[in-house]
Amino acid sequence: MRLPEQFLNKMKEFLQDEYEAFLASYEQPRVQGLRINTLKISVEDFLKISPFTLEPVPWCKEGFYYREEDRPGKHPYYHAGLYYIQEPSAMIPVEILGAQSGERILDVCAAPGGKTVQLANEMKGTGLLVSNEINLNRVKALIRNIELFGIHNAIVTNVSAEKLVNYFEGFFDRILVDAPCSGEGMFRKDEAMVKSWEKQGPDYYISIQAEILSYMSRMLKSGGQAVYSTCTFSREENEAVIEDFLERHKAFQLKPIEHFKNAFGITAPVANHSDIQINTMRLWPHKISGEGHFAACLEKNRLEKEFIARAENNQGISAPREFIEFMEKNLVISFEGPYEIHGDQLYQVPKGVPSLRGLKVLRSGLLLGTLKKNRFEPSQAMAMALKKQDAQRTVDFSSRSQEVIKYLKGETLHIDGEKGWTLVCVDGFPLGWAKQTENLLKNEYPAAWRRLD
Ligand SMILES: C[S@@+](CC[C@H](N)C(=O)[O-])C[C@H]1O[C@@H](n2cnc3c(N)ncnc32)[C@H](O)[C@@H]1O
Repeated sequence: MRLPEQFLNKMKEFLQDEYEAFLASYEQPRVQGLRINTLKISVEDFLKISPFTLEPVPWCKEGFYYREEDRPGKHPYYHAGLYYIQEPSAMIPVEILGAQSGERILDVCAAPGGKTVQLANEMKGTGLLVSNEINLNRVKALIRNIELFGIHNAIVTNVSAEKLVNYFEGFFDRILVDAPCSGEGMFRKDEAMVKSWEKQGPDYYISIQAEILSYMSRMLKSGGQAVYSTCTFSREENEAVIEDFLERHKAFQLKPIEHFKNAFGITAPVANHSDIQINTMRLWPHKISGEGHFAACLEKNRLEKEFIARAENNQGISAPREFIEFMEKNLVISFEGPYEIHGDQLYQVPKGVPSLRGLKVLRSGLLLGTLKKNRFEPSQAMAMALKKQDAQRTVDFSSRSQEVIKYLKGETLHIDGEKGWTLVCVDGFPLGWAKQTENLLKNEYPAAWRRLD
């Protein structure tokens, strides 16, 4: 594989004795991982039904290596949101952040959403998750993943970190800054990254990384924690960014990443600052089974006085009549408020959100559906947030059946059943909606989600 000469020279100087082993790792095939979505199924239960050959990822108990020929991205369980396909070393930043139930968490650079989904898993459907992505194209994948994985406590914003500060000063318990970077750890996974590095290498990203971190410092509450992570190897984008941040932000210190230290080896052989060398983490592709990552955990001192954004006691609107009728006719549970309407779209809003007036918000929580003239149409996001037993009418296909593939391709199925909205499932896990008529199951699977092959 062709690697930029400038990159190789820098790595040689950086890694010294380890350089040859590092270089040899590029001759190895890339490793593939998936992480089980515990909002839908426990690790134990997934392992009982898993059609794949899986090996555990040592630093993430929900994470597993899979074999390329298993192609889990094509399996109906992927469409049921049972797992996220994620490069194994990318699973580490969220593990380090240690999100807890009920907390307020910000994912500043969130698309396509691997770490947002992992954060939502750790929060167990409680608290408030704000997932932000500056790039409008990338934010679409983020929204799709939030919906596919059945997350209902996330707000999705599409702004720069700077804009967020106006709304969330001192607000968050934890913040993840999975920063844009030169992507040196992506070369084996995606050769296009080599070209992109040649166009925009480490120097391009340093000021962006420093800027995002400095906005993070204002949004974290006192005593809160943040993780800074990249998938690149350059010291300038990792240890040096942290060193510069700590010099400018005296209220912060590095929190040692204790529990991974002995098991996986932290190596930053040439950091200038010994504290940074000891207390940050590097996963190297020649030492672990993964493409490589850097992570640092930053803790904000407890300050005596601090501005804290107030969570609004958002009463929202009362449930629209059409929505109440929909729930009575089609569900055995009810979605509690607060609700909000944006255009004709009805949302269930997480509790404890401050006023976001003027902010570009693309999802204000769980999109329940659309209010049409005198009726309510449920969303795909609602289907994915339900359990099979929550719906009055269901059709459950086996993951090995032809029907499930037909449904995922958007085809109408010839099936008799009770008239009305029907939740289509695979082996008991919801995939989406259909409308049953006397002998037809009319497909309501969104065109943008359909399987094409
Ligand atoms: C490493 S990727 C994030 C990956 C994501 N955390 C995940 O696990 O799927 C970095 C993201 O930061 C976004 N980004 C770039 N510049 C930014 C900025 N100034 N503020 C916020 N996000 C930015 C990029 O568009 C990109 O989607």
